Amino acid sequence: MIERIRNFCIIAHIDHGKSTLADRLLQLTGTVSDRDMTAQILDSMDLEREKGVTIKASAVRMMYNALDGLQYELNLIDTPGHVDFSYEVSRALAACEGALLVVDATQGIEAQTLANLYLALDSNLVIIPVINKIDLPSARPDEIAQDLQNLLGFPAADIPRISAKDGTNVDQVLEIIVKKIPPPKGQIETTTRALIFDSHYDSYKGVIAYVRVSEGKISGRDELHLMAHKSNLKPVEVGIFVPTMKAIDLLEAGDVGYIATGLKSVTECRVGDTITLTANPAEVPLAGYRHPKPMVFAGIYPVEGEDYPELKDALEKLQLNDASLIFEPETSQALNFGFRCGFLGLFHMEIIQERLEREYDLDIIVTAPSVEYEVHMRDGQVIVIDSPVQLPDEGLIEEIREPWMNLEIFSPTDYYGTIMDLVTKRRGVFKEQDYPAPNRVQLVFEIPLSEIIVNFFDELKSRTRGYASMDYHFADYRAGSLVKLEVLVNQDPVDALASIVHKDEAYHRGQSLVTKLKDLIPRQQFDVPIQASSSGRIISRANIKAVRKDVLAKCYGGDITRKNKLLDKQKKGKKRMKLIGKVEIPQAAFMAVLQLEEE
Ligand SMILES: Nc1nc2c(ncn2[C@@H]2O[C@H](COP(=O)(O)OP(=O)(O)OP(=O)(O)O)[C@@H](O)[C@H]2O)c(=O)[nH]1
Repeated sequence: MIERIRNFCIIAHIDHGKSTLADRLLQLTGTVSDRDMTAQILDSMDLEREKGVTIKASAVRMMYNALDGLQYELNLIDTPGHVDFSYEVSRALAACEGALLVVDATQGIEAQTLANLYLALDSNLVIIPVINKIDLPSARPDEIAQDLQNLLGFPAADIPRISAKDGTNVDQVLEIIVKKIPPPKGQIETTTRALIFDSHYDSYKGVIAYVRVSEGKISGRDELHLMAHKSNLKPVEVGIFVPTMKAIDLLEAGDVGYIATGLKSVTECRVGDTITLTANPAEVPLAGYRHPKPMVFAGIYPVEGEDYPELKDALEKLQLNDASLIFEPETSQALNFGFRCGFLGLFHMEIIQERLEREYDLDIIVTAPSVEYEVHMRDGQVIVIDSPVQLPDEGLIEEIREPWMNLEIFSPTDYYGTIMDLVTKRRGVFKEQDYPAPNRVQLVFEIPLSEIIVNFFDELKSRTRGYASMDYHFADYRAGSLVKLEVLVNQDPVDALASIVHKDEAYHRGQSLVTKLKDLIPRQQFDVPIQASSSGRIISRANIKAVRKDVLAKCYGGDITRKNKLLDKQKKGKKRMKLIGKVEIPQAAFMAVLQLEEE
């Protein structure tokens, strides 16, 4: 019965306790037994390891017996926690009528509390603030309730104060969900439209699309049509998450469930697409479909060349579940064979890098990240590049445009000065400020994306002792005085070290690269000049003096085995050398340069 359905999600700043609260709700409603709580988590991890894919349960149906004596169906929809996934968050929100806004009682309102709140308000959701972690001695629930009242106009006294960890007052939250969140609207006897708000890949049933049926109904026997992708599919089954997948006959308007599509890749069945029936298709899709667009690009190379097939395999597996990760083969003279990868943003890039290292146990080297540039040529052509190597000759270029972002930083007021300094040093432009809570300031800037993709977040955290948080969104492309900075070793340009930088920074960056390389490249049999060049001018140079190295000189005696051993060792070392022109450079040198902090 549609009147007793409640579709809701939990939104929060990272670490404020979203997952812990979800676990408690599952437990309180008896969806997962106390004993299964831990067992279930272990199971899915084992599965994950076996199949190399992530098993997500990002929509769960719970049956709740409310104090009014009636039983309600509560559908909890999970939202991704990182700012780079705000489009995915907005789709998950579009599948709900209400949202629990969880705020950590020791931390208070943070950048992503606000960012997610604004997204939820955009989707016209009923917001239920919840203050979590009241069991901690440093909790300040009254203060934070007051902040939330100021922000939302919600009476502070009515905000539940809970501990998701030990379960205190979580029952109040269930009652508020039933009372405050409206049931879904939507006709059953009409043409069918269902929103895909998430998906995952299952090796038996293909891509599992998580759907919210807005109108009409879907059975496992219907042929379905994906409106944005313009393709048809015959589902393997339809069902609900309880929390594991359970096949049912029919999903109806208001329901949240899944469609096992049999498709081989999430790219064929994208978040935000609308599903309708092939036999009786809807005319207009549900609002808001957007193709995720990568914003940050970097080369990923295996440290050991022989790991290339494993790296390829790992990227393919990650892509099964992540339609926004793109990659294609790339070669670099310094790093050999690897992949050019595109990410939604800096956090997405970090997540992928971490997963490759942790889950797939790969040693990788990631080249300096780049953004996408629009290059307007003198002949009127516009080309889009995401790597400095692709930049055409300067004489042919009219102007280069780069992506700018709206950046919001949320912090205790004490750090106002140091944040201003950090942002303006990176070409950021101050726009406005607000004080949504006492002693907390929200600063709004515009800043080139290229300035925040390397070390910006870490620097912000260290300058504010971890207290500041940030959120950013694409604003537009703007022309900038951008130049290509190249590094030449013995007159040969080294592709992996090239970058596109602002004119004013070229000198400083060039000099620091040359200095680092001078220390890292071993002496050769001849003098090796190292130069940084920009706009056809050498802006920095250093020389590595020649040396005549005789490895056998140390072996004064005639011990032939010792001599052979040394020669062997030298041969092995050479394997890891890269030849740039005539110069042999240990790969480790490149890695060191790429991994060194900027500044
Ligand atoms: N003391 C205490 N700790 C809590 C409570 N709720 C959550 N935590 C802890 O806070 C940390 C973050 O909790 P999660 O539930 O993983 O937070 P999350 O918001 O889901 O985090 P992300 O998944 O990173 O977005 C964990 O170490 C939890 O054990 C609580 O009520 N009291």
